[in-house]
Amino acid sequence: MPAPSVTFDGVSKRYGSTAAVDAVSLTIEAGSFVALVGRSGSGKSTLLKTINRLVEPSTGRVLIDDADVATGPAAALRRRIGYVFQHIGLFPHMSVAENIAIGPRIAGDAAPDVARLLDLVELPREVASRDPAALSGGQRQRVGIARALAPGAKLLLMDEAFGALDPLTRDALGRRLRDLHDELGLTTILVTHDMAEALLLATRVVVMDSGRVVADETPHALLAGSGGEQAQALVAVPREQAQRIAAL
Ligand SMILES: Nc1ncnc2c1ncn2[C@@H]1O[C@H](COP(=O)(O)OP(=O)(O)OP(=O)(O)O)[C@@H](O)[C@H]1O
Repeated sequence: MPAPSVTFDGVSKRYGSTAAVDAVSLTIEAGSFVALVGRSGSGKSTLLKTINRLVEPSTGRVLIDDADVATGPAAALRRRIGYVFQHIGLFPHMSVAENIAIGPRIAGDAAPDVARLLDLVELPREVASRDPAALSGGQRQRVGIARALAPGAKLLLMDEAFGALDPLTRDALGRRLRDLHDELGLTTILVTHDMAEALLLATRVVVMDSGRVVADETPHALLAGSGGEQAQALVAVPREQAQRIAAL
């Protein structure tokens, strides 16, 4: 199964008088790694969730390849989409292996190769029999990624999935995610607050502000000064931090 493209076609989501997402039209090419960045409340998570229908747009359509996600049951759609969020919510009464296999089990599909999935996320195979409570936060997020990939999903949505991790673990897991993206030939969409993470991992960085897309650039173009004022304000943060550290 090849990685799919994702198209937002005039997508808006209103909550009362708030436009969480405001007329977004954007195509994410098959096989790309896109970071969605922007201030808190800019609409990143809401836009991401229109893909797997955790949020239904007020207007507009979302297409995976050429198919409208609104067609057919949401459960069938979600089985084809890996989704990892900050507090991943592993089932506490199930072992790591059972957690990883839950998607295919519910769907009545063949059991996934748990050992291979643990290898992919660089967890020792012996954690398969453990309870989630006996794992660190970083290990739990790795299990979350393994669970998201278990049904063979080629589209991976990551919503601040590394938000609660220490910087070293976050960096290691980010690199592993990028390698997995390349090895498995995925389309990956990563919501992050961290512009440095976006620049280092993504092939394309989409900047949101007040529900709108205000920049859509490659990391190189952003670093060369493209993307406008809001994008450059975000790029300035890690750049100035690096300069201040170098000057210590
Ligand atoms: N279920 C909801 N009901 C009402 N308002 C909502 C709901 N979900 C989101 N919003 C509002 O929509 C706007 C966008 O929220 P969203 O969570 O998409 O932003 P975000 O960029 O992902 O923020 P953060 O980085 O803090 O997670 C915010 O003003 C938020 O308060």
